[in-house]
This record gives sequence, structure tokens and C-alpha cells, in this order.
Amino acid sequence: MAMAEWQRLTASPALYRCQGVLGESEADRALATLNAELAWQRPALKLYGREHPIPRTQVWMGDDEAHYRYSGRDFQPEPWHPTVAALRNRVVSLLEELGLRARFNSVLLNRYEDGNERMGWHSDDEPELGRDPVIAALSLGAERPLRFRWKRGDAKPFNVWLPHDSLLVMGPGCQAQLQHALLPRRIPGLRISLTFRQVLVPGGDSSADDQRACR
Ligand SMILES: O=C(O)CCC(=O)C(=O)O
Ligand SMILES: [Fe+2]
Repeated sequence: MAMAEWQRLTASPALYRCQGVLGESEADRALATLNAELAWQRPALKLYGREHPIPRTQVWMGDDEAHYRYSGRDFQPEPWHPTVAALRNRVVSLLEELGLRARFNSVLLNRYEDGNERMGWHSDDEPELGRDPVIAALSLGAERPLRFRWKRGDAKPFNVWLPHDSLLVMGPGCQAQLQHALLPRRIPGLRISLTFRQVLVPGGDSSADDQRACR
């Protein structure tokens, strides 16, 4: 098993990075497998009445009932790919080292062909993620910075570099206080990120209570 190394990046809110999540060779294998075997899609999202194909490709994966809505569309999850399920289990046990008892019933996989592909400014604060979600993002492939900016106040924006085989944990407060973006950069090479989430299922079990137990 890889030797995982944790770093706390901000005092508040809780933002952590861990390097050496899987170990080099397993991380290389995971990148190649996901790149080759997933049905990567480029949906068009409506913005001010016009359809724009997203500047990356993606797969939404998870338990059957973990639907996800954004930009007025309902994404039905694909069933867990065995590699992705194994990665989720590794991430969950790593989080336990931090004292975070997180559960993830879904994951958004993002594929960036090269530095031109990107994701714009947002917070992952959709109502179905509940209040104060814990989101864990595993990075594979080309190292790129995730840029953060504060919603209030004049504190400076900052970059978090995400190397191959690293995990970023956005804990309580991150989505409420910060936005993040993967901006275009002159960086060659493929990058795939897996952002694990717990989607609240209407009438489902008490995942909201679980999340609260993490604070
Ligand atoms: O690719 C990344 O590291 C960021 C992805 C992200 O912000 C998201 O999936 O919500
Ligand atoms: Fe995000």
C-alpha cells in the first residue's frame, strides 16, 4: 500500500491534500483503465438560452438512486465500474485517517484532454448534496492547479496544485465560503479527476446525519 502523506492547506475552512494515494503504478493503471473503458460524454448545458458543449468530458457514476441535477438536467448515474468502486473504497479508508467518516454514493468523473479543457468557477452546493458536504477529489494524470477564490472579503485567491495520485478533500465550509475552478493552462497531457460525493436520496436513509457527524 502507498504511503499517504497529508497536508492541511487552510486553517478554515477544512481543506486538505494527500499525496501518494495509490502508489505510482496503481495510479498509472487506474488512469489508463478509466481513460479506455468509460463512456466519456460531452453534454451541452444551457447558458442564457444557448446550448454550450462542456469544455471537458465527464461520466456520472453511482448508486441507482443517486440522481444529480444541474443546469436543469437530470443525470442518471452509470453503475459503478469496478476500478472506480475500488478507488472509492481507498478514498473512504484514507479519510478515516483524518477522522472524517464520509460516505460516497456517487462520483463525477471529469476528463481533461489537455490544458485547454477546463471547468469554470463554481461551488458544489447543490441542494441534493446537503448542508456542508464533504467532497473528495482524486487526481490522475497531468498535474494542474485548482484555483480557489473567496465568496466574501478580500483575501487573495490561491492555487492548489494537484499532482498525479493526489487527493483533495474539501471539508465542511469549503463550498459555502469558496468557489473553485480548473482554469485553462498551457499544460500538456491528459488529466482525469474523480470527485466523490454523497447525494441525498429523498426518503432515503439518514445520510445527512452522517455528514453532520463528520464536523
Ligand atoms: O477536476 C477537478 O479537479 C475539479 C472538478 C470539480 O470541481 C468538480 O467535479 O466539481
Ligand atoms: Fe467542484
